[in-house]
Amino acid sequence: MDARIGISGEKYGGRGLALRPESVKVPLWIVVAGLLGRWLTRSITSIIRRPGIWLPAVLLVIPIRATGPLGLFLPLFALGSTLAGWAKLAPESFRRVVAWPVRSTIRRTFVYRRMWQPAMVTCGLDARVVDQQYLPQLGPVRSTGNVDRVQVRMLPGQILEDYAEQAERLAMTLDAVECRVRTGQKHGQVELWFLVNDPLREMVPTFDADESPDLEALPVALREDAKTYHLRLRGNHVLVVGATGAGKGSVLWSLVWSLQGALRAGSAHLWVLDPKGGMEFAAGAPLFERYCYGDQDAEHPLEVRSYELAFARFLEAAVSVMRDRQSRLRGVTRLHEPTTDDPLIVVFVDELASLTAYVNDRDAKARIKAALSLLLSQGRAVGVVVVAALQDPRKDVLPFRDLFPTRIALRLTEPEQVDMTLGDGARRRGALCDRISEGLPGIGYVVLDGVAEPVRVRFPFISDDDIRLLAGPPNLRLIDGGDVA
Ligand SMILES: Nc1ncnc2c1ncn2[C@@H]1O[C@H](COP(=O)(O)OP(=O)(O)OP(=O)(O)O)[C@@H](O)[C@H]1O
Repeated sequence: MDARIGISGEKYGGRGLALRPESVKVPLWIVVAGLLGRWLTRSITSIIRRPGIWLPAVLLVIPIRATGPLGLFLPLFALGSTLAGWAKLAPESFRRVVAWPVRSTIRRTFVYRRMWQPAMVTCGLDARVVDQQYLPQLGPVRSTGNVDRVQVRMLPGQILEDYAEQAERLAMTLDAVECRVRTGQKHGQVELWFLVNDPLREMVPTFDADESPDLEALPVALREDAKTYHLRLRGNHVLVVGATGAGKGSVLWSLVWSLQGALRAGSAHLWVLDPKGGMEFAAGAPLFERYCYGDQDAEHPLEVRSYELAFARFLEAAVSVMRDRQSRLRGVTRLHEPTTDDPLIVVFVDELASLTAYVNDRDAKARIKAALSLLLSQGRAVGVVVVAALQDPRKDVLPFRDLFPTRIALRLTEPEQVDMTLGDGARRRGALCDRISEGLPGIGYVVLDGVAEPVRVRFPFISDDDIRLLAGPPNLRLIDGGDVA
């Protein structure tokens, strides 16, 4: 018999494909044994992966065989009650073991398998060799409530960018809100994330703040696949970019929120530079070790130079802590370990452009630039980290962009600003910051460690009441009659 061995992809109709020009002669019994072996392996893998589907099916078949269809009622009832009880008492494990695998199978069969050929053809992802049509091979589907993660084996000659360019069409054809294209688990594969329901449309509640938080994994936002996004603060600098009203404040405050245990314990100190006259951070002032908002010189109230110099002095003070630690830690450790005696210093800067582009005084500008460059290039290792927010990511406004290892891009006004913030190719890989609706502040894209494609997240909104609660009781003043004001 003349059988051709497939290497990748799927001929329309579901059989293996042959894209190799040469044929290999294989005896019939080897082909039959191979097919049987493949069927057996797939069945066993499926049983192991989806016990939630197979176990109940087996439990139902046994009584039918023993007593006929009437014997079904009792086990069905028992099964239904067990599943209902499980869902109520341990919803998390029920979702993982039963609901999501069932949903994955249903979605794979009735959505992706059914629509695969039209989707591939209309998006131009199929191939024609002579008069045969070949499709990328649809692999396993892993579905959660909001996202279907679809493994796809690409056709020879295809690359991830081919799929990324078609992401919008794929989402439209397969009836999803959005589609993101990610590197697959194996060579030659891509993973398509179809967002079916957007969990980020709802406001995100604040996360439980740990009394001794992990400074390398602070829970700060919800990812669109319903997982928590953890931000590394120790040994890092963070840049947050977003148009006005995009929710930069909520990113900065979410960070303060998850850091509160360390702030109370004294293992982290916040130094806050609020160049917009204290508009963003004043409510949290009791939490800060140092706070500078550019207050005016009492004798010369219109003199901008005085507060620009105050910004320079503030940053120089952080540089001096950094220098001091460098002398102490040289040859001892390569990464500072925060303690209450030697805390992590987190320098918050609310509008970075106020320090780089919009400063008038030449002397102040040069000093600010020198101090920022030093902090960003040498501060991480000795526990002086910078978290800065910015509205406009143009290169002339931010010469320091590449010194921030973590960058978060919220809503931006122009597509070009996405790559300026997150790095070249970020928008092509799915960070559509310019498409984020104005009605959804706090949504943005982050690049995770080791993952090439940006992930969409939403930060919780920390209200003024939350901030007051966080900062502790206000300074109460006794007035006549023993009341407080
Ligand atoms: N995470 C969020 N969830 C829901 N609503 C939010 C969120 N963040 C901000 N908002 C809403 O959007 C408004 C603007 O947010 P915010 O002041 O943080 O934006 P911003 O980017 O700092 O703007 P600006 O640069 O003008 O200061 C807030 O007053 C709040 O009503």
